[in-house]
Amino acid sequence: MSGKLIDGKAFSERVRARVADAVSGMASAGVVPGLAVVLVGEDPASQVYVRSKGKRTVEAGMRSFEHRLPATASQAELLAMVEQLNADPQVHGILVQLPLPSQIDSAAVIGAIDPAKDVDGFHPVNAGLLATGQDALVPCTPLGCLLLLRDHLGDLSGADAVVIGRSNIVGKPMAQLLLRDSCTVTVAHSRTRDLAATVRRADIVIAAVGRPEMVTGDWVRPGATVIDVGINRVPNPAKGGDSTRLVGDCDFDSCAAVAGAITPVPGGVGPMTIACLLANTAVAAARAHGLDVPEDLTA
Ligand SMILES: NC(=O)C1=CN([C@@H]2O[C@H](COP(=O)(O)OP(=O)(O)OC[C@H]3O[C@@H](n4cnc5c(N)ncnc54)[C@H](OP(=O)(O)O)[C@@H]3O)[C@@H](O)[C@H]2O)C=CC1
Ligand SMILES: Nc1nc(=O)c2c([nH]1)NC[C@@H]1CN(c3ccc(C(=O)N[C@@H](CCC(=O)O)C(=O)O)cc3)C=[N+]21
Repeated sequence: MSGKLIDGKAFSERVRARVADAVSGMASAGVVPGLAVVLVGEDPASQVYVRSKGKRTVEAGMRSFEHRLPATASQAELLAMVEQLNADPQVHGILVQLPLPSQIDSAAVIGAIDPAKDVDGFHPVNAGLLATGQDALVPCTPLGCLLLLRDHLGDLSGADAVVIGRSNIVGKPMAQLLLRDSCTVTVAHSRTRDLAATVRRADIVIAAVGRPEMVTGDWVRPGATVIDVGINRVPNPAKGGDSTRLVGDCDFDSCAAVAGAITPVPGGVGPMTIACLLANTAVAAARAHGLDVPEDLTA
């Protein structure tokens, strides 16, 4: 591999250490940040993910609350739970795990979360604040990508950035953050006419597509920085049976051969997402109690 590996796991440990520091500083004011995670249904991948969030939350000195509803839960039941968490003074951050079962309107649920507790940064108020350059709770995955980019490249201003994907949770907020850091931003999606040629212009490529190993090395401009957001579980015939492995949206080997630097999957953006979730929870708790918000926890 010619490209340098961007170690998201190592960087996320540093972010979590900063969060733990901030949390211990808040203890003297009698504040213990609390994060509530709501899981509807029994998707095994989501369960693993929710458990690891809970563990990291406690490690950082915060309170973790887990709430489970059956896959058959109604929208009214979930909204009632959100209302209860909005009103709970021990809860500073609320995360409702997505995707939700089809009988539930996710926009209605996200819109019911108190924006001050919306540590996912998905509420329209937080999206609007980000888009207008104001203080906001910023979505964790794009924030994690931004921190990795700044750590690797320093000042991003003037860089040509191509974001592949335009979801509300990754692509769009990622584009906003890159724009705020003065990149020239292109947002590509399934209707983009010549995706390979578009990506080839980029100094920075963010792949958030959900298609295993779609971006190949021949799409990447030599020396570009590649951030692979994709988390795709695919069969692993090498191991046989029903075994699976995780791959990103980039074909790692061919991209790494051309890129200046690249994030691996696993061990890249995923761990940063969790670290940023903890950072957002500490920030939300500090704001809720009128404490100084540690500067090293916001972007
Ligand atoms: N590491 C982490 O912490 C996280 C990882 N993820 C992962 O990131 C990936 C993206 O997630 P998310 O944004 O939620 O996904 P969505 O499915 O919501 O969005 C995917 C986007 O990719 C675009 N797209 C799909 N196919 C193509 C194609 N062939 N060519 C170009 N664009 C295409 C879609 O375009 P269109 O809008 O036109 O349909 C859409 O904008 C997934 O692998 C997910 O698992 C997600 C969240 C956190
Ligand atoms: N409301 C909400 N907010 C989210 O932020 C959210 C969500 N719903 N739904 C699902 C996606 C996905 N997501 C991941 C976060 C971390 C890893 C992660 O830590 N991955 C490890 C590997 C984990 C493994 O081995 O399975 C890694 O990449 O190294 C993965 C995926 C957050 N999401």
